[in-house]
Amino acid sequence: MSACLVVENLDCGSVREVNFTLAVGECVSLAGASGSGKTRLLRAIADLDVHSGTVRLGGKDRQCFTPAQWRRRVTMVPAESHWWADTVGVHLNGSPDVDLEALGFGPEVRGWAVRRLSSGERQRLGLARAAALEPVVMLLDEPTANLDAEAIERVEHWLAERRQRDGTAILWVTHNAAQAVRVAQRGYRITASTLQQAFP
Ligand SMILES: Nc1ncnc2c1ncn2[C@@H]1O[C@H](COP(=O)(O)OP(=O)(O)OP(=O)(O)O)[C@@H](O)[C@H]1O
Repeated sequence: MSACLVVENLDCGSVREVNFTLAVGECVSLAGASGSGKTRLLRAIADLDVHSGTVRLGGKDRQCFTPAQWRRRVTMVPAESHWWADTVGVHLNGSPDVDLEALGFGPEVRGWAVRRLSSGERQRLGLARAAALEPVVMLLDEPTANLDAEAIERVEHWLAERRQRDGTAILWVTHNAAQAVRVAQRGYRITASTLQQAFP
């Protein structure tokens, strides 16, 4: 598999010397104790927080992109997403390609008011909104934390399809070791402020 995202010698917060690559269509999991720096690492890769080191996409340094171009390609889905417009459909970029049904929604969801969304609906629609940007890399911060078992299965399947069909690469933060092994080909853990490979 060809390298898609390359992270070299990245320092952010207390986490030091982060080095890893993500291949096209690959899913890598990220674990670590609460407060170990997982969210900050995702934010650094998405260029949302101050950091040092190098991040490249498809062989091009991040400096070759404007911040907006970068975040469109390397898209972070935070644990709690923010919504700027009142209606769900406005956030979906007019994209007919986002398979909302596979996430458990009917077409009427596009007309729903954002304020009525439950936390689990918000979380699934946050993924749909990110996917509508057609990113090269998705940085997912505990994307199934608010979901029941059936919805978790739907989301895992939906994301696996994006990897296989579109070659989207995924960095997936999860506290659930069984989920990490289920969804990812490789797993990392932040231990003592360093990134260590957990599996295979
Ligand atoms: N902007 C900031 N400035 C200084 N410290 C911060 C900042 N944002 C987060 N931190 C601290 O950095 C540490 C790592 O935070 P982070 O949110 O990355 O943890 P996490 O591993 O994602 O935790 P959790 O599993 O609880 O979500 C925490 O101690 C947090 O308080």
